[in-house]
Amino acid sequence: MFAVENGLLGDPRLQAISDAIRVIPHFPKTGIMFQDITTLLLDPVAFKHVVDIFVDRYKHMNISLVAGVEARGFIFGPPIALAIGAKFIPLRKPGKLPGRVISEEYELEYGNDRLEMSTEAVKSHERALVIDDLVATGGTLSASINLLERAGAEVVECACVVGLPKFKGHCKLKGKPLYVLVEPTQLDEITF
Ligand SMILES: O=P(O)(O)OC[C@H]1O[C@H](OP(=O)(O)OP(=O)(O)O)[C@H](O)[C@@H]1O
Ligand SMILES: Nc1ncnc2[nH]cnc12
Repeated sequence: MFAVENGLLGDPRLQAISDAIRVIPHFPKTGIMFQDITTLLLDPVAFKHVVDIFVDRYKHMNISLVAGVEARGFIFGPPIALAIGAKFIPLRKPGKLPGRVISEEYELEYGNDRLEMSTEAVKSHERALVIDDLVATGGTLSASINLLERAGAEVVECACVVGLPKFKGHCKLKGKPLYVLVEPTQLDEITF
């Protein structure tokens, strides 16, 4: 794990979080170093560190809406939303949400996809936080910001457990702040 500029330099919780994330080479495609957060979920201490750090950061920021990106943002978003007293809104892959939805297409490290959001979920001028497990190219977060802004929300920040700095995802976020807990070591970022 590299030091990330997140105000937590020297915090031992970051090492515990980093140690709990498994790296799988060549998944789901050759050349991808897959950051597997399912092993973090097996470690309740490290999992709780993640939730605690985000809750401490966001509890006094007057956030009324936490949006989580399918699928792995559904794991971290709800406990954070509950703890800070905000509603949780799922941003879903195409065709999963009933009722009126808006959608945004985006590019990924390994393909294209689309995200959808219920229009009735958001009130105008709500202060929103976007949560996902990982940011790579920033395509997913960028689509999430667009959905929320189209519905009238103000996106305060995007937060992810893992950042892959080589993809420069923060550049796609329309100037919105990106808060990341850990970044992989150089060894973990070697592609084959
Ligand atoms: O910054 P980006 O390049 O947009 O990539 C990040 C996204 O990729 C992964 O999800 P994926 O699309 O693989 O979907 P999944 O969670 O359903 O597996 C990850 O959970 C993020 O949502
Ligand atoms: N390297 C990676 N590991 C896990 N999830 C990802 N999503 C995009 N790139 C990823």
